[in-house]
Amino acid sequence: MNSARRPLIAANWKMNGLKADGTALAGAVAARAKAVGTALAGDILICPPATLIDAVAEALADSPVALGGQDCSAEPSGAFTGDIAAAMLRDLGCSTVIVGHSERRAGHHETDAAVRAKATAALAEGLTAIVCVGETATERDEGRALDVVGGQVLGSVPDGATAATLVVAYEPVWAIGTGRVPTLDDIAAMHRHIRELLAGKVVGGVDVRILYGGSVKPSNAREILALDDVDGALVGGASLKADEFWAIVEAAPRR
Ligand SMILES: O=C(CO)COP(=O)(O)O
Repeated sequence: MNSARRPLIAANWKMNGLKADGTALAGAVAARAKAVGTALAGDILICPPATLIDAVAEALADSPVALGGQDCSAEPSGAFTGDIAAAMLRDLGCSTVIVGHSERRAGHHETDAAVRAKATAALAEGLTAIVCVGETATERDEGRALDVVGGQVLGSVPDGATAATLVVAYEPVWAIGTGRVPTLDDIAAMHRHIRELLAGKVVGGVDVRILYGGSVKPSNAREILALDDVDGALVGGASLKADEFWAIVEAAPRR
């Protein structure tokens, strides 16, 4: 296993949390990470809602836990009411931003081209982009999952990305928040497919970290994270409880 692919366990809090509970949750994760220190098997990232980034940054100070946004604009600045520029995230201490989450692709009509533009804007500001891809239940039932996700990867990943600046998250839409997960064989096959595509698309693509997301919890994390081409997890619901999130962090193998 290549050491460039150090496991990454990322929390996507989505639209959850007010100042008091958000800072308490971040503080609890930071305290555990500090206690383990350099013995941590992987990297840890928290992506709170934009309103909490500043407060969470304070709670994570002096800890090894990194901070990220959940979305950014493709534009650098200007008349885009309600949007947040990549530079603004960086200004608050973010190292990373999630782009193209299926909830934004579906709810905000984000196309592959729009996602690629956002990822490009993130890279231009020195942020790492976590580009999300994933098929719907219908697409999987019709036997099109590999093709659909492959198309999203090729359409959403900027050409200028590298293994240092890009992470891809495979999140089957039907597994998000449902308690359903693909079989280990299906996860392995999809991650292998994504890695092959990345190898042909970006510099050092074979070393890009590919996360699995969708109903990851303490009870299934260890077997998913043990798969060869799975380099970490993007965790929604279970990331809102410090104990559960930490159990997933501890399930990451040392590579
Ligand atoms: O969408 C997800 C992370 O981005 C996954 O959400 P759940 O872990 O709640 O299924």
